[in-house]
Amino acid sequence: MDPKCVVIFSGKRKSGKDFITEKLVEILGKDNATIVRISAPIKKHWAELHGLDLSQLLDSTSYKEQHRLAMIEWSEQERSKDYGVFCRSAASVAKETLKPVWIVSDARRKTDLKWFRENFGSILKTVRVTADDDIRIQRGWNFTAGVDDVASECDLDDISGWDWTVSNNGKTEAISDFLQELEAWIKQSL
Ligand SMILES: Nc1ncnc2c1ncn2[C@@H]1O[C@H](COP(=O)(O)OP(=O)(O)OP(=O)(O)O)[C@@H](O)[C@H]1O
Repeated sequence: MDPKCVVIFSGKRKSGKDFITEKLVEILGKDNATIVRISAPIKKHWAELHGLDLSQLLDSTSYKEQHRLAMIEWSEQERSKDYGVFCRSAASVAKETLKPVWIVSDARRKTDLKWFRENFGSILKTVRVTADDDIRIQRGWNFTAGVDDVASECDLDDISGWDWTVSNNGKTEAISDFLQELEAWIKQSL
């Protein structure tokens, strides 16, 4: 089933994308909304290729960090052949869920935005999550060369015109205003 609305999130590591998108699903209800992860097909393929535990690659453990660099390099090669390869794959899994609201939690590339705009542009909103570096450090981030200074982390830094930009430094009030606005937009599109 095609979605009725799609909200695509981006933000640096430990800015709080998972935290906010999971909150949003809680608010909307699991029957209505699904989280779409563009990185899921990358991790699935990587796990199969190397005999790794997929569930550990999907969550926020240090295991994921151990494999992040190699996955970035491999996915880069695949994306250069077909920029929509992972978006298309993630969207086809989302279609199977039959949920009307898709919350894409991990846009990292201009081509991710391009693919979702081309396919769902009339029902799409975009969100950039930001957090100060000291807050990200408190949440477990440490600068890693080859990860934090490459396109997968920086490609969307110079994009403006997000429908919402959310400062997620732990001030729950700022997030709750944003969540209410987004919830209102989602409900009117259902
Ligand atoms: N507003 C918040 N209040 C409390 N805790 C938060 C908030 N935002 C994020 N966190 C916590 O900070 C940590 C990192 O957040 P999260 O995993 O959502 O970041 P992320 O942007 O998805 O990171 P990554 O790109 O590395 O997956 C988590 O433990 C999360 O629970």
